[in-house]
Amino acid sequence: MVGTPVTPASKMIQRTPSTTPGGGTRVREEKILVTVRVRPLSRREQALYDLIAWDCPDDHTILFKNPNQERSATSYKFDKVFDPSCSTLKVYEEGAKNVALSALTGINATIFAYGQTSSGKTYTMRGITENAVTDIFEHIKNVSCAL
Ligand SMILES: Nc1ncnc2c1ncn2[C@@H]1O[C@H](COP(=O)(O)OP(=O)(O)OP(=O)(O)O)[C@@H](O)[C@H]1O
Repeated sequence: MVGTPVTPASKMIQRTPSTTPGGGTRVREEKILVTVRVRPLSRREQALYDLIAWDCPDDHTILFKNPNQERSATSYKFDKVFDPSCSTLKVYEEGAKNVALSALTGINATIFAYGQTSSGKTYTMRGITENAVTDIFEHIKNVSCAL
């Protein structure tokens, strides 16, 4: 019998004002997790002496490196931040795997990438899809072997 798809269990998150503009600091149910991946500079960008504009001081914060020293740096909080050294496997394991594999228990979930052109959406989503497919087929193999 096919189970009725449900949405993922909600999570209690304490949001800061910078994460949710106008949202205040009250605790509320969140079913959307937002992660940020900062990609490394491309060869072309390095050749042009471009600089990465963002620092990732911890796993949840990005900090705009303001070239204009008159203003203080601006930081934003997210559910998870992946710095330019993070592998796609780490992004998958820590940022997408649980959501992707929730399909195996009949839970409906969506993973999508949003960002400006060349920010790495295709690169990241391709890696996430490849890893998710590998895990799903591994699960199918294990389940069918156990039958
Ligand atoms: N984390 C990363 N490490 C190394 N290279 C990356 C990374 N992310 C993206 N790139 C490279 O940066 C370039 C742009 O990435 P990608 O095509 O994924 O961007 P996009 O956001 O899908 O762009 P568009 O919106 O124009 O389709 C590609 O050459 C890709 O290989």
